[in-house]
Formats: sequence, C-alpha cells, structure tokens
Amino acid sequence: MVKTAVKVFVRTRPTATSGSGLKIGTDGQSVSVNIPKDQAAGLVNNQQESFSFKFDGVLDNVSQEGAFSSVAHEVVDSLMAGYNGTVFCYGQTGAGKTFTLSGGGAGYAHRGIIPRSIHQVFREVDMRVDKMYRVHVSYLEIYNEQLYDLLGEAPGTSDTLAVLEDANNATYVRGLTLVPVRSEEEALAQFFLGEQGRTTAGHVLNAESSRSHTVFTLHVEMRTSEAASERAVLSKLNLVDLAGSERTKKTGVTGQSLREAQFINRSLSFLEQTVNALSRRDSYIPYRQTKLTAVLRDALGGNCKTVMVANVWAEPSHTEETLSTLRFASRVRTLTTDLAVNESSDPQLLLRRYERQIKELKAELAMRDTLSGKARVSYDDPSDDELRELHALARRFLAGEAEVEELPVDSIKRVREAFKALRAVHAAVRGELASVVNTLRRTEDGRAATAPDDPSQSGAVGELDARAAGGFTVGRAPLDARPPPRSEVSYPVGGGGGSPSGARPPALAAQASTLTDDAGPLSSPSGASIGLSGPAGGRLAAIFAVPGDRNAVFRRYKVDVPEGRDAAASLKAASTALRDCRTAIRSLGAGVNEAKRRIDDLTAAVAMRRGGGAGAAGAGGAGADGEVLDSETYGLVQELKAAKSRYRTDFDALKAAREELEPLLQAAAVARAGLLEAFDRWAGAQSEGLLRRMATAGRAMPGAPDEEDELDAGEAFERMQMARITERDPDSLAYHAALKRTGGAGPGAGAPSRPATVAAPGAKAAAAASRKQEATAAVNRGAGR
Ligand SMILES: Nc1ncnc2c1ncn2[C@@H]1O[C@H](COP(=O)(O)OP(=O)(O)OP(=O)(O)O)[C@@H](O)[C@H]1O
Repeated sequence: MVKTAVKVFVRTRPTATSGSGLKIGTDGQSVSVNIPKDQAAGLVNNQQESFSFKFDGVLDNVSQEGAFSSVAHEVVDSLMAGYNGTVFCYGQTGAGKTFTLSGGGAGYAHRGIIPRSIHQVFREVDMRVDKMYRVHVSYLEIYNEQLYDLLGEAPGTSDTLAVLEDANNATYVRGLTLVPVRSEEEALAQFFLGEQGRTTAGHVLNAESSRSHTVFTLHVEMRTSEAASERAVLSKLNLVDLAGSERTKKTGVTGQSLREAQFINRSLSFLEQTVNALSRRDSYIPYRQTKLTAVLRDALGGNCKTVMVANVWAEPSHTEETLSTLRFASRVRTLTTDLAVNESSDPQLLLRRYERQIKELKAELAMRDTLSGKARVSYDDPSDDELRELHALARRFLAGEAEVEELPVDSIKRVREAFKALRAVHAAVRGELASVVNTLRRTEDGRAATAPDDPSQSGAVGELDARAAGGFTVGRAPLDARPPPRSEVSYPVGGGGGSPSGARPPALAAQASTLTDDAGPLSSPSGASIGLSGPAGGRLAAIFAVPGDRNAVFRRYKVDVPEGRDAAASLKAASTALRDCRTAIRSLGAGVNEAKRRIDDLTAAVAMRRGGGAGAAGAGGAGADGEVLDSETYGLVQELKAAKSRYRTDFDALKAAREELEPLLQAAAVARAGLLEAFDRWAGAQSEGLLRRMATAGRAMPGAPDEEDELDAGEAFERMQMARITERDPDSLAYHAALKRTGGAGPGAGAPSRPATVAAPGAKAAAAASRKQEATAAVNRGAGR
C-alpha cells in the first residue's frame, strides 16, 4: 500500500464581470479571495479581508484539453496499471462541473474529462498488445437520496441497488448494470445514453442545472495474456459530477426545486462532515450517513487515487460560494488514500493453489506415517485396478469365503470405496435375483397358457435358460429388468452373471436407439439460420435463409457437400452392418429357440417310449448306456442327438453374432457423431463467413443494399460528413459515430434531454424512461451496423 495525497485543482468559469475578488497567484497554484470589510460593522472590526489557499493547480482560462491533461491523464494512466481512481467535481451550481466532466454540448473540442478518459483507455488497450483487457461501464445517479441505474433495462427503478462493501472492504453498488464495451465508440454511446436518462430538471439559476449526483465508472480488467490467466487485475475509474450547492434563500426556489436543493445541500454537508472527520483523523468516519458519502468512501479514504476539481464562478455575487468551495477544497487536500493494485482472486489461480496445498498435505501425512512406523498408506484416489480388486474382494467377502476376512481399508477414501463396493455388489445381486424371479414367473405363465396339463413341459434335456447358462436372452426383456441406476453399477462385479441384452452402456444404447440409416433428422435445438458460400452455397443459401430449417440444410449437406456425403456414406455402411448383424441375431435366436423346442419334444417322446417299455425287443439299437432300444425309440434318440448338436452350433453362432454387435454399435455411433460434428463445423464456418462478408459490406441484414447500390441523399450526406471528420481529425470519428447512434444530443446539450420546466418525479422518470428507450433503440440499430 502506498499513501497518496488527494490532489485538488481549482477551475474557474470565465466571467465578463470584474471585481470578483478572486486573485490567482503567478505560481499557478495559489489563489486568494478578498472580501471588502462590512461597512455596517464599522471600519475597525475583526472581519478578515483576504483568504489565501494553495492547491495542486489553478485552471484559469484553460482549455478542455488542458484541464484533462492536468486533472485526469495521470489517473487514467494508473487505472491502466491496475489502480482505482476517482475524479470528482465540486462547486456551486453553474460553476462548470458538468462542463469540466462531460463537456459542453455536442462540440467535439468541448468534450470533457469523461469522453477524453474513454479515448485514452481504448488507445492504451490498442497499444498494449502484450495484455488482454476487458472494459465495462456503469452509470449511477443519486437523486433525492435514491440510487438510479442509468444504463439499466428500466430506468427509474432503484429498489435493487445498494451500496455495499466487498471482502476487501472496497465499495461497490450491488445490482448496478455493468455494460461490456469493446470500443471507444461503444463506451461513448453508453455514456451518451446514460446522460439522456438522467433524472434532471431545469432550474432558475441555470436551466441546464444537474439536480443529481452522477458517477460514471470505467471498469477495467487486465490479464497478462489470455492463456496464462492467473494474473487478473481489476481497476475502476469513477468520474463524479456532484450536484451544485445553492443557497435556497438567495435563489428563492420553492416546491420540487426546494426539495431537490435540500437533498443536495444535505448530502454535500455530510460530505463536508466526512472530509472534516477524515482530516481530523477521527476514529469514526460517518460514511454511511448518505448515499453519496457511502459511494465515495474509497475515494476519500480507501484504495483510490483521487483528484478533486473545485469549480468556482467568480462573479462578485457569488464570492461567498467561491470562498466556501475553496475552504472545502483545501480540507480535501489534506486527505490521503492508500493505493494498491487490485489483483483478483482468479478461480483458476485458487484452484492451482489448492492443488499444490493438497499435494503438500499428502506428502506431510506420508512423512508422519513413516515417522510413527505405520505401514505406507496411499492417500491418492484408488486406481481402476485397485477398485476392481476391491469390488471382487467385497463380493467374495459377502459370499463368506474363508480367506477373505476383512476388506483393506487403511484410509478414509478406501473405507468409502469399500462401502461403495458393498453397495454395488448388493445392487447387482438384487438385480440378478429379480431377473431370475421374473424368468421363473414368465416360464410358469407360459406353461399355464400353452399346455397346462402337459407333464413334458417340466423341462429336461438342454433346458435353455440363457441367464443361468451365462448366456443371453433373445427377444424382449421384462419391463422390470432394466439395469439398476448408474451409481449402483459403476463397477462391474466380475463373475459369470448373465448379461441382459440391455447391459451395454446407457449412452451408447441411447445413441444406437436414435440411429437411422441416413442419420435421421437433426435433433439440434438451435434452429438458427446460417449463411453459405462455396460451390454448394448457391443452392443451399435459400434453405439457410429460412430460420429454423436446419434439418433441411442437414439433409442437403449429406447430398450436396462432398465432406457431408462421405460422412453420410460411412454412417450408412455402419448402419447397414449393424442392421445385418441384428437380423442375423434375430434369425439365429429363432433357430435356437426352435431347436430347444424340438429337443424338448424329442426328450418327452423318448421318455414316454421308455416309460411304456416299448424298447424291450425288436431290431433297434443300443442306447448310450448299452440299453437295448426298439427301432422307433432308437430313431428318436438319434434325432434328439442331432437336434442337440444343431442347437449347440446355432447357439455358438448366436453368441458370436452377439459379440459382433457391440463393436458395430460403437462404429455406428462414432460414424453418426462424426457426421454431426462435421456438419456443425461446416455450418459454423459458413455462418462466420457470412458474418464477415456482411461486416465488410457494412450491412446488418442479408438483403440490404450492396456497396454499389445507389445511396439516398441522407446517406450520401452522412458518408460525406464522416469522410470530412476522418480527414480533419481521425481521433474524433468514434465520438461522432457514438453521438449519431444516440441521437446527437451530446453531453450538457440541454433540451431535449433536460426539460426546462420542473416536472413531478413520476413524470420525470417516465420522460427519462421514454428518452432512454428511444436512444436504446437507436444504439441497438447502430450496433447492428
Ligand atoms: N470553463 C468554462 N468555459 C466555458 N464555459 C463554461 C466553463 N465552465 C462553465 N461554462 C458554462 O457555464 C454553464 C454552466 O456550466 P455547468 O452546467 O457545467 O455548471 P454546473 O456546475 O454543472 O452546474 P450545476 O451544478 O447546476 O449542474 C454552461 O453553459 C457551461 O457551458
């Protein structure tokens, strides 16, 4: 932290009248005010005649450029180096505060400190190529002790705004809109827009008097480079235009103007009290007494480089106000602030720091284990292999295998994993049980439905229960045989448990279920229309022009764009292979089931013949165990053997086909993803190209007149005007463009932004809102260009 003195400059409003009593020293820093002795009090009295003050500079007959370079240039420099800054103008009403800060009318030469600061900020941004900058602006108004967001969506609502302190004790306004701006023109447009929304009204002393305090803030975020985003420095520059103090008795104001003047005088008097307390180094500083002092807290005694401009209007009739302003200014000059760069706590930076800390803590734990003679414990996350082992152990542990008496849990992490493993085993066993019960139930139901009295249905040779046999099922899975939730099956538990047909990864299953031979319609939610170029562009442009018809474009992409055609062909090939494999599985499954039914029938027939003693004699053959069979039984047994052999062959073929299915599913999913990705890439490139072309052509919408199209008279004049401005002073182009965007009123231009009559607060807010809406529409129209 560096202690810095608040700087104070006096600026005089030019006056034709002589005898003001204000004298400026030749050093350009001192100023004195002479007050003639009060005749009524007699010639010999104690009334002081001359008051002298010394400041950092007196700006008398100084141009706007001169005022900016004395007052604000250095503050903007330190803003760009990461330091907060505040420039505030103080003085009686009509003394030139708004002229100094915002400028006088739309004249470029008369622009004030705010437009000039914006210009300097963006010039620096352009010059410092080694740094990344992000700039935001905000505009706050304090009117009758209420906060107003001049850049908010709905001007006039102040309920959500509040002055708060952040974790570093810095002041900020919660709820205030921060508008991102990428250029001088954008920032100026926001400034002009905010000016038009001010809740100001005319006044007897000065028809353009500001009856509110305003704070225009430039927020700058700087990083050394985008990639190495660790060092983010945040700084802000507050440019504060205080409402002018006035002696209500002298001006004779009444009604609403009197109320406004009372609020202004009250807040300025609290500002004075705060400055007095700070300069006396009191332990309690009454910052919270008004919104103004709360907002200016950092500027007066916090982390901020502060400059005050004391505006004086040295007419003889205002000598008292001039003296009062100079007195206040000299007290402000005794204040100091603590200056420090505001490095942000970047989340990336924090993450890296925490990672380092975790590493160090782990190393420390390991060292303690070694010192206390404990066996080496790993505090890292268990590897996949370790997890698999732990889950296998959990299964064996639950099965009560003798040699597994306990699970290895030497750290909290492993205790947690052991519980997870037990839960997974439990879920898997429960799933298996449910599926066995369902199979049994289905078999029972099937029997009841087909042959309730047939004893041969009890199952004998080659009973095909795919799950029990460690195989698979063909056909539909029961409704309640869905895989358990993901968390319960996060690790396979090993063993020969049957794999239900739905057991492939859910994501893959989901993808596969949406696959169609031609990749189907594009399910992307975005229906944005996009532009086209290239050989196919002509034909496709019409489709892209229809918002929301992305599917049509996608269909054409697969036909007309070579890259899309290739990707679609790959997907078609993968889908065909997948479909063939599925057909083969279906037909093999049917064959296996048919073979199984045949085996069952033959088994039953053989059993019946044996039970009936039919094989006792005749020219038959010998059974496997040497039993003599009659020829018919022998024939059935041979047939049974052949059926079993066919069953096995079909079964093996089915198994092989099932094994092929998974890679084919994956290949189809990959091909589909590849096609969609290629389409997205291509569509992105097309729309970027279109935007670029539109930008170069200076048009917002396709279909706007081409460069060579004839301009109407207004456009031609506008173009000529801009060319002239560019020729005369290229720096002023942004200023004029921003003025044009916002309706051309300019700062301090008075009507129409400042009505000359006093309106009721509600009417004023409504007028401000409607002015702002019109200007916002103009800015938005401009932004599209
Ligand atoms: N240095 C100056 N050079 C030329 N004109 C000036 C100067 N200072 C002030 N003026 C003119 O004086 C008039 C009053 O100035 P301005 O509106 O800036 O006063 P103010 O202090 O902001 O008043 P208020 O507090 O009532 O808003 C304006 O017309 C402005 O152009």
